[in-house]
Amino acid sequence: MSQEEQPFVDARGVTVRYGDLTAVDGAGLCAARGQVVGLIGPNGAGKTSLLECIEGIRTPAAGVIRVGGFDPAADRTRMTRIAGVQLQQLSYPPRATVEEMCRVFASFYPDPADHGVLLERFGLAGERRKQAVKLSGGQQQRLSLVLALLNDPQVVFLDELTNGLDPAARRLVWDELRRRNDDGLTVVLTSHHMEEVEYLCDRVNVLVAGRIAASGTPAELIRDHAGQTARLVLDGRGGDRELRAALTGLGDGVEVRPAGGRLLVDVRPDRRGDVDKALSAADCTPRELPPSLEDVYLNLTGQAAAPAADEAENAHVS
Ligand SMILES: Nc1ncnc2c1ncn2[C@@H]1O[C@H](COP(=O)(O)OP(=O)(O)OP(=O)(O)O)[C@@H](O)[C@H]1O
Repeated sequence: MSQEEQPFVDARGVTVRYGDLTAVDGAGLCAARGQVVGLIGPNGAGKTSLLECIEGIRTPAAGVIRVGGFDPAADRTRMTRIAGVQLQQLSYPPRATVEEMCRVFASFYPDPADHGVLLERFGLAGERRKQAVKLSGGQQQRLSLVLALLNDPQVVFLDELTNGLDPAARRLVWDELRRRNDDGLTVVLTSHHMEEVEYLCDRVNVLVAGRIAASGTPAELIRDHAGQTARLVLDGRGGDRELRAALTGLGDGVEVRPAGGRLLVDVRPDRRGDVDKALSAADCTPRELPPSLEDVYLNLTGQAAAPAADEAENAHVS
């Protein structure tokens, strides 16, 4: 394999143990230079543990990890130069202002980025004199991203990137990351927001109980793992008892849930004909939700789907 084809981030066979607990069990992930790669999985699946090994801040019990061609744990100086790390929880020192935090972090690097520009980009220009601890949760989260990008990194590791951000701030962060990614930034991120992962990631790895259950592009994962169940939304029929009873009466393979003013119906492929007949008899035209990464996640993790209608729809980014 030529140098060009080597993944920029390459982690294989990583195992992490905490006492008797094997949190990561021979897992890994690869990211080519300039790719956005996601790591998803249930709470406790081992995402942060794996990420910390790739960042070089945790030593795995087994595995081979290379970032930019070198071992991130062995060469901390080089790693600090090329990588930005946004921690899941970063506690700011009391009384330090946003400006001071940026200056302190910038002093770690020989050639830091202009923090004024970064604060502007992440909507924090007006907060420079505020104490970091007094920022809102979402603002603190954005500050942690600014700090992660201060060394103008080649690769950035983002753990639960947009937790606590309002929709506008989330869009801002997505757009900024995508812009930097177009300029060649490699991104490895964990997230519990499937629409975020589907929107941002070129490749996705699904970690279940410390092992990679599947990986691929979002489209490949949806094709191979979203399952065959059709998800129908019956707008304005939430209170239609007759229709609900007719659908529920179809039994096996048809799941009906009221959600606000709507009915949500999950239909196994072999029951579709019966459902269509019932809907047609009730003069009801369903809206079919396209299969999504959320379906992949639910299938691979074995977790039951019970989202409210709004969540179910929000899971599908147009
Ligand atoms: N420092 C630690 N000491 C002991 N056990 C730990 C430690 N860190 C994590 N664990 C355990 O290892 C497992 C994996 O944790 P990890 O934080 O890597 O999962 P995660 O997928 O990032 O979870 P979440 O989505 O909740 O952030 C969990 O069972 C957790 O309790």
